[in-house]
Amino acid sequence: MKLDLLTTLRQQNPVVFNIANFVTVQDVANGLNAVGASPIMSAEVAEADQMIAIAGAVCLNLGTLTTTQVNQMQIVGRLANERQLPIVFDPVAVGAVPYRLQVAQDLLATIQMTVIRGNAGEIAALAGVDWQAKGIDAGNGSGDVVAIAKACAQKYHCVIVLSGPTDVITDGTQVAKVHNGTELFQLHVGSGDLLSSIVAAFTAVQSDAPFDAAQTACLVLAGTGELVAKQFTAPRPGTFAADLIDKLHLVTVSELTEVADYED
Ligand SMILES: Nc1ncnc2c1ncn2[C@@H]1O[C@H](COP(=O)(O)OP(=O)(O)OP(=O)(O)O)[C@@H](O)[C@H]1O
Ligand SMILES: Cc1ncsc1CCO
Ligand SMILES: [Mg+2]
Repeated sequence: MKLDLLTTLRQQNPVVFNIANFVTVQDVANGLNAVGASPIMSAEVAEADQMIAIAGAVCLNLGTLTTTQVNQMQIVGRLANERQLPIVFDPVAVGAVPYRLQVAQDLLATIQMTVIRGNAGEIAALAGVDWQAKGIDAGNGSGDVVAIAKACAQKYHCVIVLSGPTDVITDGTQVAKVHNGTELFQLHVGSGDLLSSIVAAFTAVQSDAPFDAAQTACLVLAGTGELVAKQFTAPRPGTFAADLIDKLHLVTVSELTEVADYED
């Protein structure tokens, strides 16, 4: 586990270009800023090449897709691949909405993603495994999440982050797990969107090792959330969201080292 990448991230302050969803866009921008990256959002295809020119990584989020936005993703994805810029893909709700699964599969057919980050329902759908996903949530499915994540990584030749109570990170061969977190993440819509963009930020500073970058990103977000939740005597999702932003800015490598609970 390369927690020192957090220090590198804060020194380099990489630009993360997000095609975001309109539900959580501000949380994602503030979360990226707080942790030490430089967020920029764009919905305009005409500036795609100029955005790619200034970005250290790209995050494509399917959350509130439109035909125009999917076309933008195709163009941004192609440009990022040409420049060998890392791309993180968040396939929001592909386990619950077949239209989205088709859109995701079309994007994956033409764009080489660096990392796909989704919950169990989303990663199972991409892997072609049955799972009872529910809307944007993982739902009540059951199965071997490590086997599902590995199958998805092998299918799309990329790193998979399957998030949940335990985050599973795999490149299809190596597997790491991050056990940190808090149930409060599930009460705050957009925790997963933020994780995907933080993964992108870490791939920007470790583009030759996205498996390492993804693990560190998972530990930074889940560990920080756990540190925040420890201060609470009752579940307060609104306060959690605000405190999470504060703590993403303040958290130190040594605090995270102390709380870290992972297998790699
Ligand atoms: N029950 C849980 N216990 C601990 N941590 C959790 C739990 N569920 C999710 N997390 C953490 O929440 C973060 C977001 O993961 P999650 O799987 O909830 O994404 P998601 O379903 O895409 O969320 P969203 O749709 O709200 O963006 C991860 O850091 C994960 O470790
Ligand atoms: C609630 C919701 N609907 C589409 S995207 C989104 C935010 C979680 O990804
Ligand atoms: Mg999600």
